[in-house]
Amino acid sequence: MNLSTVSEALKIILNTSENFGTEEVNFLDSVGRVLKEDIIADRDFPPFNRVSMDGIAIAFEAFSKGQRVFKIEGVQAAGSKQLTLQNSTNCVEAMTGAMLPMNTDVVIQYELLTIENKVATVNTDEIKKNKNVHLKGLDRKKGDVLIPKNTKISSAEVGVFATVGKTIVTVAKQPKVMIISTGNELVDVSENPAEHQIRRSNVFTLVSLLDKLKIKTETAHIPDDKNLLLSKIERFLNEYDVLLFSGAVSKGKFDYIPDVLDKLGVQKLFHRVQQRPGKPFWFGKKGFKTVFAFPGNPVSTFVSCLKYFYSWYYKSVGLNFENQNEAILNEDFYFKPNLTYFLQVKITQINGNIYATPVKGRGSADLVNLVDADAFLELPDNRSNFIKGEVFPLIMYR
Ligand SMILES: Nc1nc2c(c(=O)[nH]1)N[C@H]1C(S)=C(S)[C@@H](COP(=O)(O)OP(=O)(O)OC[C@H]3O[C@@H](n4cnc5c(N)ncnc54)[C@H](O)[C@@H]3O)O[C@H]1N2
Ligand code: MOO
Ligand SMILES: [Mg+2]
Repeated sequence: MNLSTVSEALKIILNTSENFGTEEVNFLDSVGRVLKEDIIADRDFPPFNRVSMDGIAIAFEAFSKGQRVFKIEGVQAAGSKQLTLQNSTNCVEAMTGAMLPMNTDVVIQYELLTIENKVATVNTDEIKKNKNVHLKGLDRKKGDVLIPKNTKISSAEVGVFATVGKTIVTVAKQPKVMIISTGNELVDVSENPAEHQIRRSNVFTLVSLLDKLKIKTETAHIPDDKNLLLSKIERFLNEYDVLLFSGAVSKGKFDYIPDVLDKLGVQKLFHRVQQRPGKPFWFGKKGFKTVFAFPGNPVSTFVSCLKYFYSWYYKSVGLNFENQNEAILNEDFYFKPNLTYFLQVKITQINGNIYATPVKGRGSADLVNLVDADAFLELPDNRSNFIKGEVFPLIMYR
């Protein structure tokens, strides 16, 4: 049998990534999307010498000559225009966030002062020039790139968009994705299954996995009927960039998907991967259209989407995903077949290390077991004994 290894399969998939272009979105709708423009500082950060403690602003020279008593000339509030210290032996009260008054170069906080009758007495000798002043341009200079393009946007980036007045940002456009389940045993979630039926669950797992990437999806269900499959999938191939299938790719009498896709002119790039779960995985292309046909067992669909679709998507939108997570195996583990094994694990973090403890399940149909685990540890093929303390790639889903 012609099996691709996990790394061969991944390489083929990454080679077929697509560019879906860019679009503009409101900055508040941008979290989770991939930025496609550099965000530039429109002014220095901070934009003026910013007072960073509430107190008095003085000329350091007066202090250095031994002066400790300062007459208060006025109050510099945050949001007020810059005041000027008129007499270099006086002071101006100055608040956090205010402009440092002209002719002053240090702020002494209220905790170190006694103030009486508009006169401040400094109760310390430990003052240095520029203390409590956040100097103009110290953080970033006007024109600096604050956020480079191809960054995944989080709340941290939203704050920076706001501070530079970027209310509309350019992000990577998302692919149009259709998620399709097949199988006569499957009924809708709202239905009561008969004894021989189950509710379709994989499509919704996939919907939510893509939702985490901020990809909106549509779903469809097609019974095990070749003609129906042919006509519906033909339409989906025309309308969508990506089709994600779950089921009907193995050896069964009703596993029609590979044959139907072939008849519709989708070129098979591989079928079957040297892995568990997910061995019957089928992948192909028709022009710019990309087809992932995941095996129907729920854990197979789940891990294959994380490992392969996510990687393909990251590459397509220009995200760097090479800084992959790793974890330390927390128990000896034995797995005989010569297959990459995606081991379900529970994660604990101790002193900055990530430990992965195997969670025993009943194989790839045991979807409830996914709830007990947090991640998959990717154990390589070609060996069977995995020793406590060894480090392996980790695919997190929490
Ligand atoms: N003779 C062989 N039989 C099987 C092999 C094999 O190599 N030789 N591989 C096994 C492996 S591994 C897997 S994984 C499954 C893959 O099956 P298919 O991709 O053909 O999927 P189905 O037959 O349609 O379904 C399998 C299983 O999954 C359930 N399923 C399917 N879709 C959904 C859904 N949307 N929600 C919930 N559950 C779903 C389905 O009811 C079946 O129980 O094949 C093995 N057999
Ligand atoms: O991929 Mo199958 O899920 O190994 O059981
Ligand atoms: Mg089957």
